[in-house]
Amino acid sequence: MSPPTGDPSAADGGLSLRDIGVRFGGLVALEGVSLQVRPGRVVGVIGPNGAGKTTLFNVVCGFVKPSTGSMTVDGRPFQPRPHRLNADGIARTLQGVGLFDHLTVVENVMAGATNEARTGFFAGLLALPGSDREERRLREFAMELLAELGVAAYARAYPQTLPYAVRKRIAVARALAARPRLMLLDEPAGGLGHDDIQELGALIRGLPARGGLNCAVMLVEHHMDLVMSVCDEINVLDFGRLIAHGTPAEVKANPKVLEAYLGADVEEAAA
Ligand SMILES: Nc1ncnc2c1ncn2[C@@H]1O[C@H](COP(=O)(O)OP(=O)(O)OP(=O)(O)O)[C@@H](O)[C@H]1O
Repeated sequence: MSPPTGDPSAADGGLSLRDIGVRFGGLVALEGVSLQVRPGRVVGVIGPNGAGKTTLFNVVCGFVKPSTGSMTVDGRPFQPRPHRLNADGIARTLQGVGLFDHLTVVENVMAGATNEARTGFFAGLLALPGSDREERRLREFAMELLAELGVAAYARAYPQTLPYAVRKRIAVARALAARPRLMLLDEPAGGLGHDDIQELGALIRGLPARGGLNCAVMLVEHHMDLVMSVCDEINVLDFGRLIAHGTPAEVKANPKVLEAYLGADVEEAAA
């Protein structure tokens, strides 16, 4: 990432959120949330049900506009627009899978490439002259990503025909096609079994180092074992507020975190 300018909270670059607040009518979904996702780090966001994790993710993606606060990327003011995230060097995977069913696996990954590369791809779809070489290059790049994620064998298949865990990997490949400097993962372990979650963990751990991009990774996730094993640091939300931040060991030992989770368990048990 490029050197920071001006904003001291963004001294190490990456994504910086300051004092983010979101209201839905009278309901305070987030209040005063500040956190950083630095290059080369995997940063978790956890919290009991309704804590505000998805809302925070949606703020960073531009799906929800915060009522207070500001964001920077590499120290520069950042106002996310969902359709421009890739161009801003940001890629995301959403809850579920979200692949295009009418495109093959490799075409799905090609569609995740940046605007520049995609121009060639869509020109290719329209059979415009001079686009063949660029489309070949993009296809090779997509195949490399599929191979890296161990799913190259499915390149010509259509997503609906494939197991859920495979589709999840394809969704990650598509996100990586944008060559992101910031990767946002929303509950990537959802719907996966134990072995697939272990493999996903290794994959997430490797994201910052791959391709020399020094990518920053923000992971919103329910699955505690995964979060604890892959994150360099963790932010804990409860009722829309940040109640703890630290290494996995620090967060695990924090009484406020235990109380937030135990309180939730007790309420669930009572219900
Ligand atoms: N579009 C919306 N309109 C009104 N209230 C909303 C909306 N989206 C979220 N909320 C409320 O905001 C609060 C935070 O919700 P959010 O989905 O961000 O929590 P979460 O931590 O992701 O929860 P979960 O773990 O259950 O997915 C909840 O009380 C939720 O009911």
